[in-house]
Amino acid sequence: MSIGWDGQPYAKMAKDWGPIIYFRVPGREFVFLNDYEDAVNLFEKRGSLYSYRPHMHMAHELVGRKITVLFAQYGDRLKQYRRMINTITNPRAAPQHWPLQTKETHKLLGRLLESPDRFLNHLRQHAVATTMMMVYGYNLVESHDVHIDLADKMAKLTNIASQPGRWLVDSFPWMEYIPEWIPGAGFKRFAKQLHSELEQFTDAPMRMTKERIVDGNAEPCFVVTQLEEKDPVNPALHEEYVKYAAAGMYSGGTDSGIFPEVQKKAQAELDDVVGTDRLPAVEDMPRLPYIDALIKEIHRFSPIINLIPHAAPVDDEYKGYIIPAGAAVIANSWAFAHDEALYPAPYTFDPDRYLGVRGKDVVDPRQFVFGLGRRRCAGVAVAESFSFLAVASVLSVFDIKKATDEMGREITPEFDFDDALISHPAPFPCKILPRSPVATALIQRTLLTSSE
Ligand code: HEM
Repeated sequence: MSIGWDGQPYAKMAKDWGPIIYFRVPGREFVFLNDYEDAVNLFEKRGSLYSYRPHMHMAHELVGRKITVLFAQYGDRLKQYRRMINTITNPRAAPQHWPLQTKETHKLLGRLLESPDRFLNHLRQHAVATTMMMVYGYNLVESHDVHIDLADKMAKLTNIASQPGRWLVDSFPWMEYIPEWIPGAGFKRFAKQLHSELEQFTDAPMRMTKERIVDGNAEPCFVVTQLEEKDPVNPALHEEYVKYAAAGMYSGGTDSGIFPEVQKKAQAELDDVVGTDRLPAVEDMPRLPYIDALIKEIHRFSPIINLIPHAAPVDDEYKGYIIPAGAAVIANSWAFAHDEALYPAPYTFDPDRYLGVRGKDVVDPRQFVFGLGRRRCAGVAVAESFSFLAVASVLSVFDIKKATDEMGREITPEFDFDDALISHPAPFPCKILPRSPVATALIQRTLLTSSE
């Protein structure tokens, strides 16, 4: 049995069976939490317990992922990774990335103007370019840069290695010791291949930055600052820690609608607050409550990361149940995001639900779409300014419209996201048109000034 990454089926089951669902496959146990309050009670209130990852023999041991940030068990190594990452992502340090994020957003607008049909590629390139610069000081200029593929490949391989129920060796770890030539041991050769490809992914950008440091032409970035650290906590392992902390951000940061009424309201607010002779800046954020509500609703409507498992090292009693030690305990953010009790009419895209009197007690979906407790996303502050700039800037100068078919009829896209650890929208047609000649001129002028 293979367990999918999409939270929706478990949310449906919870309607019949109750909010806490337990599954067992030989050697592995899963507990799905479909109620936000249960997730807060376990992951936050009992955070010291639920900050581990369930042991996945294939991913952790055979593919060697146990020393990566995402898969590491809670302990000194993980704390050191998170401390390092925090030096550039904590809310006080995050503004240092605003100029980079702004510049990259302007480049995105230029690309959308030039080739609007390739918008999914442009969005992907935008995320990878911004993260590569922040972490490795690497300037990604081409749309076919090898690092874009590398990030995609990394995400795919990680999905394969960690998919629950896919690998018998996860249920029967002794299978690790069966010789490779025995029929049925193909998983061992496959694991070796995944191991070496994933290591390559982790090594390549780090090596590049180190070479630049030697050549004296490295750009300021996370890796350079960390390698210059005079007094590291653990000198023997310092470089290895930097390498994996950097790769953690690389994979975290690179993976991250068409509602005409919503667009109009957002554009009216932007025109009113920012005007039409400049592009939005991060400093405008507090004065743009509708854009903030729109971003919350985007996160809620289709959370991109649904089911990252936590685990506790000992049995735990909760609401009369025993949650077994080592079981994969999963906070189903899709279920919270579509819970009628938290968000009435959950299938309606409605940013106004967060505003005014109606929005007074509504849970901000960002409280759970970035995870809960001590393993909560390490890049929240960086992700927030990044998303704000992208949404506000694109809407200030472009209209996004439904594509039309050969008969001129509008095509309504299906909301189709792939079933992966981190979901991406499936390709869908749409038209991205400059809002006016003034908007086109504004993009071109901004690009000229920023390249001077
Ligand atoms: C919209 C953008 C993003 C979303 C929705 C998101 C969401 C998440 C989620 C749900 C987790 C798992 C939390 C858990 O285990 O409970 C996570 C982990 C993580 N994220 Fe993000 N993330 C985003 C952007 C970023 C960025 C920009 C960075 C880096 C600069 C980043 C770095 C990380 C790292 C390092 C982890 C692993 C933390 C750990 O296992 O201790 N993320 N993220």
